[in-house]
Amino acid sequence: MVERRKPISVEDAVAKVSANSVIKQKETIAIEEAYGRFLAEDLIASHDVPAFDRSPYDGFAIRAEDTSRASANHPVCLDVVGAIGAGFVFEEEVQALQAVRIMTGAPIPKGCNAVVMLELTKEVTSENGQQQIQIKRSFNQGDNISRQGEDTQKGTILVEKGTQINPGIVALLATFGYAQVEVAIKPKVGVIATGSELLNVEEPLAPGKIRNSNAHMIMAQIARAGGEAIYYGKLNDDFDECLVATKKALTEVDMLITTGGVSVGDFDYVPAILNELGANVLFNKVAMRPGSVTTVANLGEKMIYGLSGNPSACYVGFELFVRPMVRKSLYSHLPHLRKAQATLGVDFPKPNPFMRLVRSKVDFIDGQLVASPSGVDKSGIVSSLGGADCFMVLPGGTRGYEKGMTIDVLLLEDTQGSEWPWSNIVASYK
Ligand SMILES: Nc1nc2c(c(=O)[nH]1)N[C@H]1C(S)=C(S)[C@@H](COP(=O)(O)OP(=O)(O)OC[C@H]3O[C@@H](n4cnc5c(N)ncnc54)[C@H](O)[C@@H]3O)O[C@H]1N2
Ligand code: MOO
Ligand SMILES: [Mg+2]
Repeated sequence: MVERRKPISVEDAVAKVSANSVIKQKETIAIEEAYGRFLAEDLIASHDVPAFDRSPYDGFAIRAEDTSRASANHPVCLDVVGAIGAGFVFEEEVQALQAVRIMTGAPIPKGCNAVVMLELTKEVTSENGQQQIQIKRSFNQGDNISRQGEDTQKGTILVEKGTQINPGIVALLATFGYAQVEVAIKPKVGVIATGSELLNVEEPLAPGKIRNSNAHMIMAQIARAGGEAIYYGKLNDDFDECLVATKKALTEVDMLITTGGVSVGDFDYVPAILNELGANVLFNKVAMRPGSVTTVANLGEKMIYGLSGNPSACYVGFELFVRPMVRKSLYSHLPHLRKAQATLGVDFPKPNPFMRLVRSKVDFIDGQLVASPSGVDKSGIVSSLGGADCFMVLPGGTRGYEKGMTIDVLLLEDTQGSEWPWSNIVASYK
């Protein structure tokens, strides 16, 4: 008698997975290695920026009060008593009717309180050989000065821990002197592909055989999520072989993914292996297409994911159930895929009682996000994955969907993430 499995909703399945804790650990790395990693500490401004009042222009630092009567007909004449470029300090205090030639980024000399751009001055030499400038309008105190702290004040939390480090965050790390950065250690995620039909990538096709694409796909998904993939190879559909490899992997990784062998077929050994290991199965059927056979268990602190062998089902299972746990161990508060509303770009007539996660591509058309399938929507299909940058989320129902309907999409290439995208999924309306 074939086992009858009871499907649970996608929302409940993700919730059951998310209720598990993950191990979070940090390490210190050089700033040069920081891009793409996840901050393990808040990034705090260690000083004001700018750290001193500075000139935003090439010009002359002046005392605004000296220009109060300046006009086109009666320009004011100031003595130029020095010149500084960025990186240098004018040490003396500037006196009445004096100016200092100053370049962008240089600190405002003591006594000065405004800057006049070079273009608004006329340089002259007085009869006694003194360099002077003429100014034809008045200036106010503070004109053209970048104030200390106007960018950021000391102590401000600039980036929260758990954020993926982008080039702008690298700039902040450098600005505040973080030559070393505290980042989350990448969780080690083991990958085992099961299937006697599987060939290595470099092997030629043979009758009944296919190349193992899932393992490579998942390793790339692990890297995209921020984890470290550890590959344990492809195994035959053999209970003992798979059990030994699974036990070994579990001593070495933080979480383990298997692909294939998770359904009810004669050679689908993953359920029996989970049983033999004494793992606690959270669910073995999800009301979704593809990936309905996705099985998730925990054993002590470790998650074990039995993802489907069908490539599209495997891909979706990873993004829904593995990615959030990888992100959680990277200190993320937003571990799930980010949700957005889009317009359905084509008719999608196939009804299904289960929620569909359709591999799709988003586009901007007339200022609107429009999503269309990136290929054929079957779980054994691999070709639709290459063009996919989102999943359309089509709730289960008896009717199909029409072009122009408003739908939810989950974005695959977004770096921000989402807290909990599963409430209030739009029941697609027009
Ligand atoms: N009687 C039933 N049969 C099936 C059911 C069911 O409920 N009752 N569910 C179907 C669904 S839905 C799916 S999804 C698949 C899941 O199968 P498994 O997870 O057990 O995977 P396999 O049987 O090992 O393989 C399925 C398919 O995928 C190919 N495959 C496997 N590994 C890889 C890999 N590493 N790279 C690329 N392709 C892979 C494999 O050759 C098969 O074609 O079960 C349905 N059946
Ligand atoms: O789990 Mo299967 O992928 O629903 O087709
Ligand atoms: Mg099977």
